[in-house]
Amino acid sequence: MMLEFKQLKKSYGGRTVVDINNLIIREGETIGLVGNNGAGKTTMFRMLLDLIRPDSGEILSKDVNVATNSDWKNYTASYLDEGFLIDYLTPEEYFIFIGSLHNLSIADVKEYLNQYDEFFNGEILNRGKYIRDFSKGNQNKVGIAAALMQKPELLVLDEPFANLDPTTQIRLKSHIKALKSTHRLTTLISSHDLNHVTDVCDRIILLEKGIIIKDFHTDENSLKELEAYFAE
Ligand SMILES: Nc1ncnc2c1ncn2[C@@H]1O[C@H](COP(=O)(O)OP(=O)(O)OP(=O)(O)O)[C@@H](O)[C@H]1O
Repeated sequence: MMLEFKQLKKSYGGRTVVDINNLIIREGETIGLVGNNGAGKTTMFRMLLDLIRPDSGEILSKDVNVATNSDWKNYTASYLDEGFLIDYLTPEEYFIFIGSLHNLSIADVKEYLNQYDEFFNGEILNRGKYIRDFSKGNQNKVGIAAALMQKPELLVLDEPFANLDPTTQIRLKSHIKALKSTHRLTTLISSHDLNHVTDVCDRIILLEKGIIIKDFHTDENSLKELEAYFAE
């Protein structure tokens, strides 16, 4: 299996924000993590990426604890927020820098970026602007394209649709679907957009106050069921 969350607990100020008894994610699954503000989605992702440590329990990535061994970094790509970018670089400089971490030459990076022409919609490359001066949506695009440069086996995206225009949301969904079928990419996406998440994900995990309330495979009724749940 790709991931296993075991007796994972995290509290802040005496309040439990993540409490996951046992969760298994298999290779090739596209998981949508949904839940109202403060449900614990980002905290869960931050523990998965070893940005924060759980109070107890562990997360195994390919059977190895992410907090004690960093092998997972070789096959895991993520974009949680602008903190993953380098503000004072242009997107080109940033892509070349990230490419160099994965042994890609400048030519390799340029070749890689060709496939993002449509996704970037002419707004990212050759603008002579620093990343800090881009809109949040365009910063998202830079972060997502950079994350995918390493041809990951596992992709973690925190609210990727939030600041994207509808055209780009649709392109991102097709891209994730394509990577799932060509590379068996495993993806975890948190989102407040029930429409997108039921469209792109084959499994939905619903968190409430850090606890998994529902965990199901998507079908034609999933969107209605989720909408009904959140309407209560
Ligand atoms: N560093 C921190 N210190 C104190 N409380 C924190 C910290 N990080 C998160 N929390 C709290 O933990 C809870 C879960 O937050 P988290 O960001 O994981 O939720 P989320 O599901 O991602 O929410 P959103 O949909 O609003 O992004 C919230 O109540 C939040 O205030």
